Amino acid sequence: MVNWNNLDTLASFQTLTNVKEVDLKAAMTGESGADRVKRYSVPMAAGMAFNYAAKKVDDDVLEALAKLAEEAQLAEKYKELYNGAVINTGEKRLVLHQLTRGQLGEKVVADGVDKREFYVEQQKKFSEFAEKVHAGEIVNAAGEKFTTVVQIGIGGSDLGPRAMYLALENWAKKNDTLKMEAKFISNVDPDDAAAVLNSVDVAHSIFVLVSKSGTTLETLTNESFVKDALKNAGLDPAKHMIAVTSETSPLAKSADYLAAFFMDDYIGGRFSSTSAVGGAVLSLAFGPDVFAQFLEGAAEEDKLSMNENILENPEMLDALIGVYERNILGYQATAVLPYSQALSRFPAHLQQLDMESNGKSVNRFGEPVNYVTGPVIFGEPGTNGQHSFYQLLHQGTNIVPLQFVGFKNSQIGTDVVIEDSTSQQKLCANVAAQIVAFACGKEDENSNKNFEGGRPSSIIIGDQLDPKALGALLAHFENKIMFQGFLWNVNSFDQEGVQLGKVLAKRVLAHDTDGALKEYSDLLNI
Ligand SMILES: O=P(O)(O)OC[C@H]1O[C@](O)(CO)[C@@H](O)[C@@H]1O
Repeated sequence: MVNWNNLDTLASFQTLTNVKEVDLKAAMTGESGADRVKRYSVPMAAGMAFNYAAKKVDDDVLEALAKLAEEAQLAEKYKELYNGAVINTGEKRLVLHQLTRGQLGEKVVADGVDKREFYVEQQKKFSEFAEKVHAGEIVNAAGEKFTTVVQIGIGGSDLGPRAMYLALENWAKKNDTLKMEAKFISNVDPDDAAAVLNSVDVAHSIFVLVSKSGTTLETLTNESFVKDALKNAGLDPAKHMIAVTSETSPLAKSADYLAAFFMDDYIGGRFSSTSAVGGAVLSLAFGPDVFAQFLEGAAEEDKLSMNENILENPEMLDALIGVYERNILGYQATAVLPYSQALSRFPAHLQQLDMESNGKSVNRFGEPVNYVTGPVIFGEPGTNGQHSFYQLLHQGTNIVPLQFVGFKNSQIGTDVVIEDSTSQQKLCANVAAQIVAFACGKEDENSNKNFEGGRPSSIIIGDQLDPKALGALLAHFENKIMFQGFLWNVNSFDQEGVQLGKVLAKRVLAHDTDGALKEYSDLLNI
């Protein structure tokens, strides 16, 4: 029996407020720092590790966090979720994205269907479809092979799949498994669709229309945009488009597509990268085997998330430290800083994943909470970010906890030695330097050049960003966010906050406006 209580009603949370704050600068200096780097590390799937040496924790804080995890019943709540409880209370839905990559607990039957079987069946369907496209069994009207796949979708139907594609594109080229180039159209800005269409050969392109609801204005508009372009090129859109949607959406009933693959209402858009939403495009681009390795990495990480011991559960630990930083140390934001160019869109995906999930002011029963919830998430790959916003991170008035990600090896392997080091070594040297610079700072008589230090970070370190590592990385953040939602007692799986803007935009387009809305409409010439 789990109890859903607000964070501030938990005795262990009150205890945590009284635990002495760690002097990070002192802790990370000299031998003590070296010892922490060795000790404060949790193994992850795919040979990666979550290292939290540079966080403001010590054994006392960790003990208090372990008690919080226990009292908040984090492991039990995760169990409830993967065994099919109605965790998404707002929409009265189960939350089943982990089932797309493995069976963690009991069989989940919903609407008379074994849900694991349903997801596996869809995987088989889009894998077979991708193989037929690659083999030239499914071809265009002229009997020629398709060479490009273009995904049309927005939010969760774009950000995750796009970030995952970009993360593996060069790895796939290097490993000779890039089957089709992928492009993405998301914005309703006509320049997005037009630019992508100008950059592809439409006659040899398959378009994957992705919308869970089948009602998203941007996506339906871009579908028409693409259909128009296909017709103008003398092509039959029905021979170039596939759909990924939920079985209950209006798109599911349409015969306008070459094929349709399904997810369901139990997978939130932002958690859908491992469902058909990511699966169709990634299998077309890289082949089903690569997608299977990606799922394997996620499944292994999901299993680690089951661990009741926070020191063996990287997601639970990361979540607890994040809540400690947010609710006790008072930090407002978190920066995601992958030292990997391949992860260039990963921070954008995490913005949606985290902020759409935990940007809530009421608990799962609709009652206002008396504490802060999800932080502002932003980020850029290093080292680029260092030459952009790190000034504020090092010397600004806000302390922003940092989430670094780094790999020992590059994906392509082409490198150059300049002044005795390779570019990969320079990249890794920079992330090591930044962690210590943020934690330890540097004293200077000139206050303008003084670094206070005491700025916390963690790092996930892997050998190389390959499909398995990527799956594990994705699952890490999905599960971290889930655990934080449990701690804050919010429903992380709905997103009512996106509705109002959509309603008002419809009114503007229908010229049903007054007051400020009318003035802005006039200013923008609508
Ligand atoms: O896949 P759909 O239903 O088109 O939704 C796209 C995105 O729009 C949102 O509903 C937000 O407006 C996201 O939660 C979702 O990922």
